[in-house]
Amino acid sequence: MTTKPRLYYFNGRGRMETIRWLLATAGVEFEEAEYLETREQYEKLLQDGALLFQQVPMVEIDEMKLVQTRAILNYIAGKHNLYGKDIKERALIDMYVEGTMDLNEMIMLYPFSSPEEKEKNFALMIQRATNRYFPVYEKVLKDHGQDFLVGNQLSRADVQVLESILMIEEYEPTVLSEFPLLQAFKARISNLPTIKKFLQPGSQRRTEPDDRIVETVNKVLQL
Ligand SMILES: N[C@@H](CCC(=O)N[C@@H](CS)C(=O)NCC(=O)O)C(=O)O
Repeated sequence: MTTKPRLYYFNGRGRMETIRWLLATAGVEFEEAEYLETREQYEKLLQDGALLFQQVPMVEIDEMKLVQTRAILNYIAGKHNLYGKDIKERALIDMYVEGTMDLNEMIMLYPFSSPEEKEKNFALMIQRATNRYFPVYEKVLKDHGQDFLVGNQLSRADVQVLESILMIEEYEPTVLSEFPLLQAFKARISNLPTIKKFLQPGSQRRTEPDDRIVETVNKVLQL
């Protein structure tokens, strides 16, 4: 009997959200084993030896306790045919998703900025999205004229670029105005059945970060 993947993280996006995206895209049902709200919960996981590097995200899947976000994503993408058909496609996918991971790191850390740094970090995040990352994905789509970023079939690259676009748009709704192919890409990928479902209200997609989640993370991790 296969059991559902069980996720251990905060009740927020952070490093777990892309994992949720890939599972949802693959149509895999998963459960949030627990949301970390207290230091005690985190220490219990540490004492149980569940966190190899004393960090979350952690995902119980296929009788393994996986940590390290990239390792978890690689496993899910490989298992569910979201990782290209050969090593060359995989190399392209890796390059494109590493771009999204760099951008997501800025998006994830932005709510944790000090009041003095907030404005600067906001401007840098939008600037990097529009000047560094989105032009690359726009050009890829333009150059090969296909619907998906790699190999003319859905891969984690499409999913992760869509995730980044949607997160940046929450901060700056006009961010795609100079990127017509990415606008069409966003509409197309958002409309794939499993993704469409994940984007519905009430799904397992987590909401925009707020002061509450920042406070919880700081408390649990004693930052
Ligand atoms: N390289 C790790 C980094 C994980 C990480 O920094 N997790 C944070 C929460 S988002 C954490 O558990 N921090 C506690 C610590 O590092 O002691 C990954 O990608 O999973």
